[in-house]
Amino acid sequence: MNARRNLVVGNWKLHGTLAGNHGLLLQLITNLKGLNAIDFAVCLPYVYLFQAQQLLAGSNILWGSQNVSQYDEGAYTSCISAAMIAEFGCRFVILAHSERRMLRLEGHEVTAQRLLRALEGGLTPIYCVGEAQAERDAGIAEDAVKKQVLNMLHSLDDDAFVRAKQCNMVVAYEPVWAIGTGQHASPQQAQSMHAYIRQLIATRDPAFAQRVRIIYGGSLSADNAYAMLEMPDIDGALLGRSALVAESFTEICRIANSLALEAHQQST
Ligand SMILES: O=C[C@H](O)COP(=O)(O)O
Repeated sequence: MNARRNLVVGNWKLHGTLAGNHGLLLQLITNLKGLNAIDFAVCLPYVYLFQAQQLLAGSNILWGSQNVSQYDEGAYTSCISAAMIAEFGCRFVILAHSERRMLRLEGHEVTAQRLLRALEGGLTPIYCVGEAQAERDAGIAEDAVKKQVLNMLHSLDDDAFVRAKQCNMVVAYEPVWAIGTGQHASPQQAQSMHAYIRQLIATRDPAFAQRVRIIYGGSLSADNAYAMLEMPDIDGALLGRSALVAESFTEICRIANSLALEAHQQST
């Protein structure tokens, strides 16, 4: 653990019903009350953002969307703009998730435009990077991640970079082979990649690199959360399946919160 304020985010992906969300969110509000050493958020399908706003406003749980359009307005059927998302009180937006990249729905250029729109709209991007299994097997995991991080950094001009720093943009390391497979990266593998991503960000801004939150996603569960989150460069988690069960999400948040309290005590 480290001095950065850790962040646990649930990415609900294509899950939810009005009734089910209601129960889950109320349970999370109760369970997470009083855990104040870290930040928590849920990123829901667009159609549930209003419900999240109604239920979560006033709680210590933030919320966000799972994507945003590269367009502000116009004849773009089905697109949702940053301004629309912001109207529902969202803090976060997940960008560049591998499930979007793999389905070939978004390449680098589109993602770069979405990143700019999110920042202009006052949202905090959670920008995902991560290598595929074949890239890890070929020993080029770092190269693959480097390309994605540098693409992200290059897509930010100076004004956008200032916005990214002001809103505390988040980076998520999600090895593609670990997502939804039950096979998480080892704490050492993840730590090493997080430290590497931090180094890459330092090439643009060493001070921001020290404070940017780099969170881990990929089969993180209550069973492996302690080992992952105690690593010095892992600043929280992006959860898929574990975010859909109140007990799992709560347990991971409790682990992160107590690690943060321990780190705070050690530093004082
Ligand atoms: O955005 C979340 C990740 O894709 C992780 O999903 P998972 O926890 O189900 O492996």
